[in-house]
Amino acid sequence: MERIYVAVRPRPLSPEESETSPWRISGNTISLSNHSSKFEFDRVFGEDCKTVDIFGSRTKEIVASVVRGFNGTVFAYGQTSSGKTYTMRGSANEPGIIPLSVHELFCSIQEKMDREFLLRMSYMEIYNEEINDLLAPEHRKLQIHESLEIVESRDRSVGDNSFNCFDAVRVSALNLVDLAGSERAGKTGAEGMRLKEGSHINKSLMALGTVIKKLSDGAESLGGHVPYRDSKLTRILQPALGGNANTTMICNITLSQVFLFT
Ligand SMILES: Nc1ncnc2c1ncn2[C@@H]1O[C@H](COP(=O)(O)OP(=O)(O)OP(=O)(O)O)[C@@H](O)[C@H]1O
Repeated sequence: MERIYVAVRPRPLSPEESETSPWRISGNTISLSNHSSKFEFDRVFGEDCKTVDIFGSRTKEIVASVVRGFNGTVFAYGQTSSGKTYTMRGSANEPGIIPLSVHELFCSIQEKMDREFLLRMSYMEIYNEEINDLLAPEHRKLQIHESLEIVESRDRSVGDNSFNCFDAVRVSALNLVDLAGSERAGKTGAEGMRLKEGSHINKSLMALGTVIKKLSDGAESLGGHVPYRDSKLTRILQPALGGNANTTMICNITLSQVFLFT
């Protein structure tokens, strides 16, 4: 499995938007119909695709690898109204990546009768570089503490050095992330709180982009510096981006003429 995988999901267009759209999809490539630009991704879905297809194309594997002890992260990235929440949260009719992943996680765990699992879940937002707990709204401005998890085989605690009966305990994390609309960062001419919000979103997305670029260039394995500390987002996600972790970026896009910026 490739460590970083980028899939594109275009939001369905209205018939009028479809008629004027300058973009064409062919295989895993999106290009302008005048051939001036062409972009290739690991996977480009059609606008009539279902979230379960997107889940099956890579996220399902990531969930399986998390159960085996490897960290994984799935992001939805894209401008406002491009379908990030539709993709990640979904609806009763079409469940999103988050409920599909949780369901898959529990199914995988149920199949592994020979192992014990402890699941912990948190649900948080990063707003203006402050971390707020969405399950306990009174817990605002959470601090990040870096800790070394020390885990031991249960065999050792009973004085038996054999690792045959029980595997060592493994700790892994699955992050499912709905990123803020990326365009708010730039074009809005916003003031006050909106300007502050926009600049923080910009900072986080820039930091995430730099970290992912460095990782995909192999900086970490070559001993180079990966600037995880540049934003709260990258600090929190550090264990699930670097090392042996697997990452999928689902880019939600709108192929409408009005969103063509040159
Ligand atoms: N693939 C899709 N099929 C049908 N409707 C969709 C699809 N993607 C998005 N929509 C609809 O488009 C609208 C905007 O989608 P959504 O709220 O998910 O965007 P968003 O990227 O999360 O926006 P924001 O950044 O503002 O939170 C919603 O009404 C949603 O139901």
